[in-house]
Amino acid sequence: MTTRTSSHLVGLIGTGVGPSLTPAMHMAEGRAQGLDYVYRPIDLAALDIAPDRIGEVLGWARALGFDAVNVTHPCKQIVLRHLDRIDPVAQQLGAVNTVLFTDDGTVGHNTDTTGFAHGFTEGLPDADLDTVVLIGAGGAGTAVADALLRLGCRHLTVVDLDVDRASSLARELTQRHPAAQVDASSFDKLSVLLPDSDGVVHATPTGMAEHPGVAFDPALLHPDLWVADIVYRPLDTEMLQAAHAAGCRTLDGGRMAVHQAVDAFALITGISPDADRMSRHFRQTVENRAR
Ligand SMILES: NC(=O)c1ccc[n+]([C@@H]2O[C@H](COP(=O)([O-])OP(=O)(O)OC[C@H]3O[C@@H](n4cnc5c(N)ncnc54)[C@H](O)[C@@H]3O)[C@@H](O)[C@H]2O)c1
Ligand SMILES: O=C(O)[C@]1(O)C[C@@H](O)[C@@H](O)[C@H](O)C1
Repeated sequence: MTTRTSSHLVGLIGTGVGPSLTPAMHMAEGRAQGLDYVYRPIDLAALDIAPDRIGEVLGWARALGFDAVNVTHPCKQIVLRHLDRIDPVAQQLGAVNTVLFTDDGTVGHNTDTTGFAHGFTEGLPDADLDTVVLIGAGGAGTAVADALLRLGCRHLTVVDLDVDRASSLARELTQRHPAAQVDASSFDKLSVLLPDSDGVVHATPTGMAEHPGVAFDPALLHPDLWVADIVYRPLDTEMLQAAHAAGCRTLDGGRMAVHQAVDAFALITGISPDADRMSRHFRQTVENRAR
């Protein structure tokens, strides 16, 4: 990879992005790399700009000298139609969270899905992926599902309170990954599914500080199951505590949060960042904010 410029102006566009930990994580790594790196949240709600004006916002960002932006809720899908080129992984997923402003136009990538994959292989190396249950079929769950299937998951079952949503994601995943078996199921089937699964990934908001609890009965956890959470505020969710107590190998949501930033930083600067340093920065910030 080659560095595109030595100074970088980056933004995070979405609603409610003020408290995001991603800008500080990028800037700390930029400083550590000796770069002149500025990353600012651009909160569409605070600016009273409707999310469907994302195309205009991208045009303004480019004209104002931004080199790249992360794009987040609720613009990850609608941004696609405003881009000149889209990386094949993001195109397949139908969602973009990183836009580079290049001399050849705007280019979209998805580092949520690559970030989950990198965090997963780093945090749960050699985890068996034959039979996996995904709980939560929203935007983040979709990025996780594609990552698991790219990593070689052979049988994925998607569970969501909204059964139609789970079924429609399972259908889309089957089209995108025809070699795998993907189906949808309901919460009441978890007592049958989890005893025979290799792993479970939780991707609903349950367990966040503002939505405490565990999305399913933790008595279903068993030591042969690896357990991944993508919730990262807090990092040690009630589900992960129950998984530790049950003897499971676990992966916390910080891995995905850090690696989406690691992958975006690499795309933006052309420099491979120090993932461990970014992880330490992220975890320290999460701890400080919890105090
Ligand atoms: N680690 C990371 O980098 C990262 C990135 C994005 C999101 N997240 C986490 O993932 C969570 C989900 O984000 P999203 O963007 O997919 O949200 P979303 O609103 O798009 O989807 C959430 C899904 O969970 C389902 N759901 C809600 N409560 C449920 C419950 N109790 N049981 C089962 N299903 C339930 C909803 O029906 C919905 O389909 C966030 O709240 C956040 O904690 C983490
Ligand atoms: O940390 C955040 O606030 C993010 O918005 C989380 C997720 O949506 C990522 O795709 C963004 O790059 C950053």
